[in-house]
Amino acid sequence: MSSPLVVGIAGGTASGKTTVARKVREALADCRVAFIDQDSYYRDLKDMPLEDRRQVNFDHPDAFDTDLLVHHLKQLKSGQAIQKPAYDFRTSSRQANTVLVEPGDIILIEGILVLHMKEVRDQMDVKIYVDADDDLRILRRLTRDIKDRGRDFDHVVGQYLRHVRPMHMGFVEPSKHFADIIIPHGGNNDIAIGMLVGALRARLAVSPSR
Ligand SMILES: Nc1ncnc2c1ncn2[C@@H]1O[C@H](COP(=O)(O)OP(=O)(O)O)[C@@H](O)[C@H]1O
Ligand SMILES: O=c1ccn([C@@H]2O[C@H](COP(=O)(O)O)[C@@H](O)[C@H]2O)c(=O)[nH]1
Repeated sequence: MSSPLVVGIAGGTASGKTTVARKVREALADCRVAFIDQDSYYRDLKDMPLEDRRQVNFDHPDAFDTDLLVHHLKQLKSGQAIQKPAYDFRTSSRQANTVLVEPGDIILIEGILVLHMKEVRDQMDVKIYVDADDDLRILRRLTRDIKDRGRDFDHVVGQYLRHVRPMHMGFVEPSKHFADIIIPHGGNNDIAIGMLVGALRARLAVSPSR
C-alpha cells in the first residue's frame, strides 16, 4: 500500500490558506482527506499571564511545537489516527479538548510556516503557496482578529508592525521559493483551486491503492 499524498499549503496571514484548504476538501469530498492546521500546534502559554501572552511573537518558528506536528504528520502517514490539539486564539492557549483526525488518502497541512520548516516540508509531496496582496491581507486580518480573535485595533496594528510584518518578510515570503504551485488572489482563485484538485485526483488515480 502506498503512503498518503501530503499536500502543504503555506502563505501569509489572512492570505486565504484556510479558504483554499476548505475548497480543496469540499471538492474532494468523495476522498479520505485528513486535515491539520499548523495553528493548532502553537505552544501552550496557559502558565503565562494573558497580558504577557499578548506580547509573544507568534510569527516566529519557535512559537510552534513542531516536534509534535511532525510526529502527528508521520503518524497520519503511517495510517494512524491522531488527537490534534485545539487552540484558542482569544486566550492564546490550548483548549482542554483535542480533535480526532483519522488518516486519509490525502493529508492537507496548512499554516504560515509549513514550507519554511524543513522537517515539515520534507514530509510533503505537493507544496502550495497562497499569495494575496499585503493591503488585502492586513485589512482581512484586522477585521478577523477584532471580530473572531478578541483583539482591538491598536493591538492588531502594533502586533502587525512588531512581529507579523518582519517575520513575514524574514520567513514566510521567502518560503514561497519552495512551492511547486503559487496560487495568486488567495481563496478567490477557483480556477487555480480547480486545477490543483484535478492534479491531486490524477496523482491518486495512478496509485489506486492509496
Ligand atoms: N477573497 C476574500 N475576500 C474577502 N475576505 C476574505 C477572502 N478570503 C478570505 N477572507 C477572509 O479573510 C480572513 C482570512 O481568510 P483565511 O482563508 O482564514 O486566511 P488564512 O488561513 O490564510 O489566515 C477570513 O476572515 C476570511 O473570511
Ligand atoms: O495566540 C496567537 C497565535 C497566533 N496569532 C497569529 O495568528 C497568525 C497565524 O494564523 P493565520 O490564520 O494564518 O492568520 C499569525 O500571524 C500570528 O500572529 C495570534 O495573533 N495569537
